[in-house]
Amino acid sequence: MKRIALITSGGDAPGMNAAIRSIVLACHEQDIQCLGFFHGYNGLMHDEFKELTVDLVAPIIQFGGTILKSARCKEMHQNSGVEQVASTLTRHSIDALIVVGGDGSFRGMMALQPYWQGHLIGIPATIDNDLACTDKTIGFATAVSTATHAIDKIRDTANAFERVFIVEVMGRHSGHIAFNVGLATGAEAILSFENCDSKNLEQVQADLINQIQSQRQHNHSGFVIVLAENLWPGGPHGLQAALRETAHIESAVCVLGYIQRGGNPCPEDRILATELGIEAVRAAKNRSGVMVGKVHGQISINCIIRATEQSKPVDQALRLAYNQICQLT
Ligand SMILES: Nc1ncnc2c1ncn2[C@@H]1O[C@H](COP(=O)(O)OP(=O)(O)O)[C@@H](O)[C@H]1O
Ligand SMILES: O=P(O)(O)OC[C@H]1O[C@](O)(COP(=O)(O)O)[C@@H](O)[C@@H]1O
Repeated sequence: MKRIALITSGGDAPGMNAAIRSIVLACHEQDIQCLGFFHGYNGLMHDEFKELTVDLVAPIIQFGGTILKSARCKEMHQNSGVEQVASTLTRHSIDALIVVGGDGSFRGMMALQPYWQGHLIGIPATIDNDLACTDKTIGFATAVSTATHAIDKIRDTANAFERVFIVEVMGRHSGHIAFNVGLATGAEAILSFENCDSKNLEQVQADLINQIQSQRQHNHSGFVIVLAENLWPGGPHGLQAALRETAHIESAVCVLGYIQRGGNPCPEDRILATELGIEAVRAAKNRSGVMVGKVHGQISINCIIRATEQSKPVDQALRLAYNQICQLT
């Protein structure tokens, strides 16, 4: 194997730079040239790249975002776009493409498979943690930590003003961030896809109102609701209006948004990214169509189809812990 191409794609995640660094260092050690293409699949489409050297990546492990930039690329949904990417890879005599990204980016790899003979390797990186075949994706631990610290601060105002707060967290359609952050901050309520029937939100709302009213009778602290994005019609403001209109409950809304995606990666993400980067280069020699992950503390290499198609539910133990805590408080 002489030449590897590398992209970061989809939502940026803290730890992507650590993965880039590790891949480049592993390539250097094995005399493999590493070309970094910019802006996800767009860079492969438009031949926008730079050779990645040890000097270039040496100081980046601690930084969020990605030095290769990231993007979403509409053209990849059409055969002509995929063919263009394949032709760039062929023109540069690339032996393997490593994609650092989420499930969408891996679907891009699957689309590329029929058009390109080189080896395709995925490294899971998304704050949402919604990829199977790995306990955690790169960026998730940092996002949980960032959101936890943010809600700790919100909690001070919630308590001081005895106010209900609705805090929206990211996760697209999965509740990994919501549940982990909700438990870590001692949120009074977690509203996410896994514990709310989206077809019966009226019941969810009625239960929530009961919970708020009964807490009000017993103590005078704040009430923090962690709400998963895309769950409630009209988002957190929709829920805020519903609480006001049905039960005269006033609340404050805080959307954590992109704060969760940025910032320096925590040690766990740096270490995970470093390990997966090294393993990805090793796998690139003789495997293709696989994602390198970590399951129960061990490196695990699985087919990208399985990683993207299989669902990864929020840990049952977390949900049980939340239910138990709710009963005790
Ligand atoms: N079904 C698909 N076929 C081809 N390419 C895809 C597909 N889904 C996603 N991609 C490519 O991967 C990019 C990133 O996917 P996206 O879902 O936005 O982020 P993530 O990889 O973080 O899940 C998309 O912009 C697109 O270029
Ligand atoms: O950057 P955009 O296009 O606003 O996308 C927002 C989405 O990206 C994320 O931050 C990360 O998702 P992906 O890693 O799957 O791209 C989601 O939590 C959120 O729903």
